[in-house]
Amino acid sequence: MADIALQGVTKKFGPNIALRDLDLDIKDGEFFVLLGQTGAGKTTTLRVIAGLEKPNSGKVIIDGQDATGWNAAERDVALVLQQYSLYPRLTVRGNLEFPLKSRTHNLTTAEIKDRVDRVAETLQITRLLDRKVERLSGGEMQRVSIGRAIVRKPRVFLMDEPLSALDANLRDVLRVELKKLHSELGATFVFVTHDQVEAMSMGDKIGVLNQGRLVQVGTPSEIYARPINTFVARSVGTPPMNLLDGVLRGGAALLDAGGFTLPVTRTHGADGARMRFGIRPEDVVLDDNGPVSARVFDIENHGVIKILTLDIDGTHLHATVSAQTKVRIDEVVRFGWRPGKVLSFDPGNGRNLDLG
Ligand SMILES: Nc1ncnc2c1ncn2[C@@H]1O[C@H](COP(=O)(O)OP(=O)(O)OP(=O)(O)O)[C@@H](O)[C@H]1O
Repeated sequence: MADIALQGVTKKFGPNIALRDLDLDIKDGEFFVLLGQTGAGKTTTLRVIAGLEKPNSGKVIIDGQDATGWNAAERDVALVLQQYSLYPRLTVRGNLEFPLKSRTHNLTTAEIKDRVDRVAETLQITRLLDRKVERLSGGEMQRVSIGRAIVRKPRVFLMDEPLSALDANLRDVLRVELKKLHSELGATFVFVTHDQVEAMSMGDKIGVLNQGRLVQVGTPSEIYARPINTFVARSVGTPPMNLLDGVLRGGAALLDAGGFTLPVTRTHGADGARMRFGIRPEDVVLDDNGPVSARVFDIENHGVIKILTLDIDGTHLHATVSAQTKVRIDEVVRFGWRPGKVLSFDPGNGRNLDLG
């Protein structure tokens, strides 16, 4: 078990700056998710923590000790990758035993068998123990990879998109199991993903990375309700938050699109200030007496909900409504929004003005 901190870490690959002055604090036992698009620097961050990449500047602190100069083995971390790094010709048992056979562990044959049996039980792969790995399905292989990481009881688990090669159903199952495993082991997990649903559903904390910079760290509900800027606001939530440009006028939002005026409760800014108003699709409310009229451009059925795309003079926004809502394409509807849920952003730098 371990706390991990990165202090001012910069990592360059030639002219490419993968990480820029990154500060990160991960608490002992936390399930920490790094969320970012491709090229954001997620894998590099994991590799720096693992000791597989040396930062150009900055420090890696593990359990309060400066670990920047330690090699990977000294850091005692386990890495689980998207591509299973297993020995295909060995059995599952052979793969699970492998990391325990090094001299550093100094375990007897009976102790090794006991550890492997326990891990297999935890991951429900006991029936697979004598099978060759090359005969397993993708989901089974990923369980074995996770087992291989757990079996040697590392201080930290680093997971690089471990579920992204699996089909959707299996991903859902393993997501729940990984969370359960985390609470059983009580170990520190650092989990990398570009999938915001995975991040929101699994993380105790989420760190949002963009172009090698850590933009915001918070609990899933903080990231969702109090995003620091429009980038973070649109990184979580499906469909993403609507952003509508307008002017703050007499404590209300005067939208550029259609010239409609809607109420807002919390805003920072002088009368007449230009703003980008943010509203989540579930906070757009269809209402025959609502202040805005729009044309229904598209309807997506998602079982219990429908996602509408509404068109106001060429500006599109999404609204999430119940499946019972009766609407037709091209119909003109009226809507309002929940005023307390409207965020206001600086239209220049995207900063959330409600956070002060
Ligand atoms: N070994 C390397 N040599 C050169 N450039 C690299 C190397 N590793 C990473 N980079 C660059 O550093 C940046 C961050 O890469 P990284 O793999 O950390 O991103 P990522 O967020 O994990 O992306 P993905 O989701 O696509 O895996 C990218 O611009 C990438 O091209």
